[in-house]
Amino acid sequence: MSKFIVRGGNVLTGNVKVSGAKNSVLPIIAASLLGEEEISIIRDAPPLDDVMTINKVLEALGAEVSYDREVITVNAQNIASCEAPYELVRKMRASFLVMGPLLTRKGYTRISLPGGCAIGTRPIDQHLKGFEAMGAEITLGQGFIEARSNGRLHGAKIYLDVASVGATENIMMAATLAEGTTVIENAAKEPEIVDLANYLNSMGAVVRGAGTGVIRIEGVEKLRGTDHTVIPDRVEAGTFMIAAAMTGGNVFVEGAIADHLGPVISKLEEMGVTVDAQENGIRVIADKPLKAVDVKTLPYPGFPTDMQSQMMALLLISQGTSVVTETVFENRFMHVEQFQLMNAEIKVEGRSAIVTGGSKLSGAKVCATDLRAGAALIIAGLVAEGTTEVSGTHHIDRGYVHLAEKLAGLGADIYRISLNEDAKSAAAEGATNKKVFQKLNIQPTLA
Ligand SMILES: CC(=O)N[C@H]1[C@@H](OP(=O)(O)OP(=O)(O)OC[C@H]2O[C@@H](n3ccc(=O)[nH]c3=O)[C@H](O)[C@@H]2O)O[C@H](CO)[C@@H](O)[C@@H]1O
Ligand SMILES: C=C(OP(=O)(O)O)C(=O)O
Repeated sequence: MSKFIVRGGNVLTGNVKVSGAKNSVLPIIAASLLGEEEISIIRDAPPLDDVMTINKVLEALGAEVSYDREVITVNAQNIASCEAPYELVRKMRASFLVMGPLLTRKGYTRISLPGGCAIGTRPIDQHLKGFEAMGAEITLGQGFIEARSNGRLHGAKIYLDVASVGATENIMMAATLAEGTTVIENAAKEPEIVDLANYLNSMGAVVRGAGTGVIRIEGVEKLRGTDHTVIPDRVEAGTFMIAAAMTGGNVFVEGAIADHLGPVISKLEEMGVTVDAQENGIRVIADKPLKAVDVKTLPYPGFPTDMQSQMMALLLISQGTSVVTETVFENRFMHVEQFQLMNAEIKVEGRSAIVTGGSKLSGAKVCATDLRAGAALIIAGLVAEGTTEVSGTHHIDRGYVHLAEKLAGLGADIYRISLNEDAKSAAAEGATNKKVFQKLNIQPTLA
């Protein structure tokens, strides 16, 4: 058990480096299962809990996986099992992405229904619809999904009812070894889809049109391992940009790609933040009062749902009223209650949240209800009066590398504590966490 302790009031300045993208590296690691020959080397793989989890899934399937200084090596020449263990899949939704590669390479797979952040029901019907169109037989029962094909999958034309990122990735991977051509219509266009397509092509696949609404995949007989560097994490980059804006700071977000962050940059500019896109990163300068803006989440290239809660934190201190509309996930306002504990004025009406700006945020004990909500609460804590304690850190560890250290490097007053049993009972007696550590003479553990 651990917590982030944030004391508000410091202005962020300096340089922060973005890590590799979680949402790219996870499908890419899954895709490495397609490499029947040679090993795969995946660079800039962030040391996140989700990455460790999917690595364990691959090991359980019989692949040899090593992780050293942000480089993952996968030898998937021998796949001994086609069943992803329940304990791992329930921890992380992206584990379900091994289904496409296993089905197309081995003709069979059995996977439990995926878990992950509780931001909506998150069905997988579009993944399954795609596999079925390619000739797979799907059986559901007792929390498991079985997919089998009689011989190779075959190419098909698949129209996705929603432009699902995961379904596009899973079907794209399955199609690489199918017989003939697969066309995915209403495909997701996220930069992570393009990164996966580039990885697959470098393994010997033939994928065209990734990044547009129509992706065409010509099936090939075999794929081999390759050497690939993952793109920078646009959500992590956007989180630092908002943190900088929140504190009236001046921060260079090294590695951030402006092309991937169009709507976030536009909204920041509308609010009065100066955003300077440079060749190797983005500088954010906030030296004026912030104006309220309305935000609506949409699939890429719309405003990302993964940036909604961080943006809401920023709107809390803007001047005026904003409407934040979440159209991607039906239950992604859980952070609102936590913000309210910090004195925020927000009212949820259906899929919109009406945010009254100008709140004087005050520090509070809050809980990360999902990954991005955790980051948003920390950002709010950066300007709140007094101390904010953010628990539920396991969510944050799924997607942010050394968040406390990176923010502290920019001047934030933030650290992370691990509470052992003694500390917990002392905390219950009313001591602050900091005092507990002084009393026990333990150094707080940074993220
Ligand atoms: C590991 C990863 O890359 N995660 C990202 C991915 O999640 P993920 O791939 O799970 O998100 P999807 O794009 O699939 O989901 C978008 C919407 O489509 C719906 N849907 C999805 C699949 C399906 O078969 N049927 C269906 O109805 C979902 O319930 C949701 O409402 O994209 C999301 C949307 O940008 C991001 O928030 C996540 O960070
Ligand atoms: C919702 C997210 O991730 P996942 O799809 O892995 O739950 C996220 O990254 O914000």
